[in-house]
Amino acid sequence: MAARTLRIGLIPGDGIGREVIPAGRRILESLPSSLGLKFDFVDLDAGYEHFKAFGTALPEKTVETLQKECDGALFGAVSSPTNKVAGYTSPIVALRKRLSLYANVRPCKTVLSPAFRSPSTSPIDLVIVRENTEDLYVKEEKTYPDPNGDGQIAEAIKRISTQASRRIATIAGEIAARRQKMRQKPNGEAAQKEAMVTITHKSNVLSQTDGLFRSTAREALAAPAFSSLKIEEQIVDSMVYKLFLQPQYYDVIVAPNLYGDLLSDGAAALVGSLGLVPSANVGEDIVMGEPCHGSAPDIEGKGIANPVATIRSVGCMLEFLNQPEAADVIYNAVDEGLREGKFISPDLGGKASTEEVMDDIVRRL
Ligand SMILES: NC(=O)C1=CN([C@@H]2O[C@H](COP(=O)(O)OP(=O)(O)OC[C@H]3O[C@@H](n4cnc5c(N)ncnc54)[C@H](O)[C@@H]3O)[C@@H](O)[C@H]2O)C=CC1
Ligand SMILES: O=C(O)CCCC(=O)C(=O)O
Repeated sequence: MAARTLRIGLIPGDGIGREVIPAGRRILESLPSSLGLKFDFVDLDAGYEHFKAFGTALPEKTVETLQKECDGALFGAVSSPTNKVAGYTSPIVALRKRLSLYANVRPCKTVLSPAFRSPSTSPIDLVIVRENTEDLYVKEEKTYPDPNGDGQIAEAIKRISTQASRRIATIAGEIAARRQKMRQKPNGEAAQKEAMVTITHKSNVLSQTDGLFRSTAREALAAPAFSSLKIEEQIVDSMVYKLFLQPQYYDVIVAPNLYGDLLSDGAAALVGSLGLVPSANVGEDIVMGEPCHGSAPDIEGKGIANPVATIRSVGCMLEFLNQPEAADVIYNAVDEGLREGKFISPDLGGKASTEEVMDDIVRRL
């Protein structure tokens, strides 16, 4: 059988993005040939450093190459400034919109290992499915003088549409149904964990925006295709409470953009480190793997960034490019490495460098 070649755009960005994306590439290059996959790579620019050097954080060439040439992509991280900088806008937020990457799928899973402790001692296995194109991330903000006194007023639009809410709820349902099937025991016994989608929102306060998200998601998940799933909903503040107390309860969580972002960093703490949690930005035309973490300026240049989130993001990218077997090879190699615990990075209490963790996983592929 002729090998299939997938073209992958590599966008390291800033900070530790430049340290972890090479690990992602190396994993793809090291996959067993029996999988029948080959990869070619195209290096692409984006980020705050690029903005400072050339005046643009997301060159058109990057967007066009991804649109016209690539099957998949890996994005590292960018160092967006926290103050307003004229002409700068976050390239990752822009890419998600420009490429219509409508879903950000963030699996969060514990690997129990004697080599490191995660705050939660019983296994967590949940997926946060985050709407990726709207909500407050439309970034329509304005500032104007306060007519009633000193100072200014700043406003931001929170936009929620039926179409995006339906699409994200549908993919959340599909993911939950797929996980249910995978958990089914061969003897037909029901799996222990209930297959479930939890819709999260704040429609007790934001009855129009989050209200639309909630009712649309409810309607989409009432489809016959999802009849074997339990569908429930939870207000986002109490969801944070329950997620921290009883994370094992959750299966698939579907959320508007900002809540999904916040919940996934919280879930990352529960499984041990942001350096462990991957994501796939999923669209119709391209899938972009991306670790959930940022550019981590506090550890940049030290060679100690945990590459696992990026390596698992390679798995997520392949999963949504319909290569589940290749994805499993990666997930299993990572889990085995963590379980054995010989090469554990400092964020998990170990001493291994980015390269040592990567080499250990490559050996296991
Ligand atoms: N998708 C993206 O490109 C994102 C970019 N950012 C940007 O990143 C910059 C820094 O943001 P922070 O709030 O500090 O968040 P961060 O995610 O970069 O770091 C938070 C903490 O987690 C640690 N950490 C993150 N990834 C790690 C890894 N792979 N291995 C070991 N430790 C890791 C960091 O050292 C830090 O202590 C900001 O400029 C922000 O705009 C933040 C989040 C996402
Ligand atoms: O810092 C940036 O440029 C964007 C950070 C993006 C992010 O945190 C998210 O996934 O919502």
